[in-house]
Amino acid sequence: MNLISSPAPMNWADATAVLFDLDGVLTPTALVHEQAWQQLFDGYLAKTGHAAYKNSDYFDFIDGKPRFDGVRDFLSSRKITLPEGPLDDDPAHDTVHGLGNRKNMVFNKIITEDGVKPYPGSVRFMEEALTRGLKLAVVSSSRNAPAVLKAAGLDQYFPVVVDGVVAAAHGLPGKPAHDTFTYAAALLGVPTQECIVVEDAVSGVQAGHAGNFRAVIGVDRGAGHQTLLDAGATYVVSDLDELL
Ligand SMILES: O=P(O)(O)OC[C@H]1O[C@@H](O)[C@H](O)[C@@H](O)[C@@H]1O
Repeated sequence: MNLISSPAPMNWADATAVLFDLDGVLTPTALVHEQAWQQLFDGYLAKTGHAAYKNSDYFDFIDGKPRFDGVRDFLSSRKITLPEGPLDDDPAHDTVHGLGNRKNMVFNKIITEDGVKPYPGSVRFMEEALTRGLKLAVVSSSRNAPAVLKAAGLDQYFPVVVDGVVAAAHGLPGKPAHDTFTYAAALLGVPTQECIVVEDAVSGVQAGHAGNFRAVIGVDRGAGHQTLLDAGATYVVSDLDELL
C-alpha cells in the first residue's frame, strides 16, 4: 500500500512530459458521463426487471474505461449477457453497442446544452507545465475527447490526443491497460520514465501504474484518496492547484 501524501509544490525534476486524462482531470465531464450512465442503466434495469443502479456502480465497473468496456463490465457485474451488435448499432437496441450509443446520446445532449468549463486549477497546472517547457498530451478513453477539448477551449494545448477512436484504430487495449499512455509518450517522442500521468479514475491510475512512468498523480474527484493510492497513485490531491 502506498501512503505517500501529496508534495507541495510539485517536484518537476526529470519530467519532460505530462499525460493528462481528460474527463474528471481537465474538465468536470466525468460528472456528465456518470449522469449519462445512470440515466441509461436506470431505464434499462427498470425495463428488464433487474435491481436498481447504484452510484457506486459507476466507480466500481465503469469509470475511466472505454465506452463499450464500461457496458460489458457493468452488465457482467449483474451477470447479464447481451449480444454485441454492430459498432454503430441503433441506440434503441438492447445490445452492448446499442446501450453504449444510447448513453452517448444522453452525454452529447448534456454537453451541447450546458457547454464545458475546465477546472481552473487544472488549467493553471497545465500552464505551469508549459512554462517549464514540458510537452503535453491527453490520453482519454472517450471517443468524445476532441469535441470536449474544443468545447472547453483547450484543444490548442495538446498536439497529441490519444482517445477511444485512436485506441480502437491501433488495436490498443483501453485503461486499465497502460498501452494508450505508452503510445502517447511515443508520439511525443519522450521516454515513459520522463512522463507524469494525471488521472482521476481507478482504471486510469492502474493504467499509469502498469506502465513505466515517472509518477502517477491521482486527482480525487470522488473515487477516494485511499482507493487511488491503493490503485497505484504516487500521491493523491483533490485539485491540481494544490501542487502549485
Ligand atoms: O462514451 P465515451 O465518451 O466514448 O467515453 C467513455 C468514458 O470516457 C472516459 O473518459 C470517462 O472517464 C468514462 O467514465 C466514460 O465512461
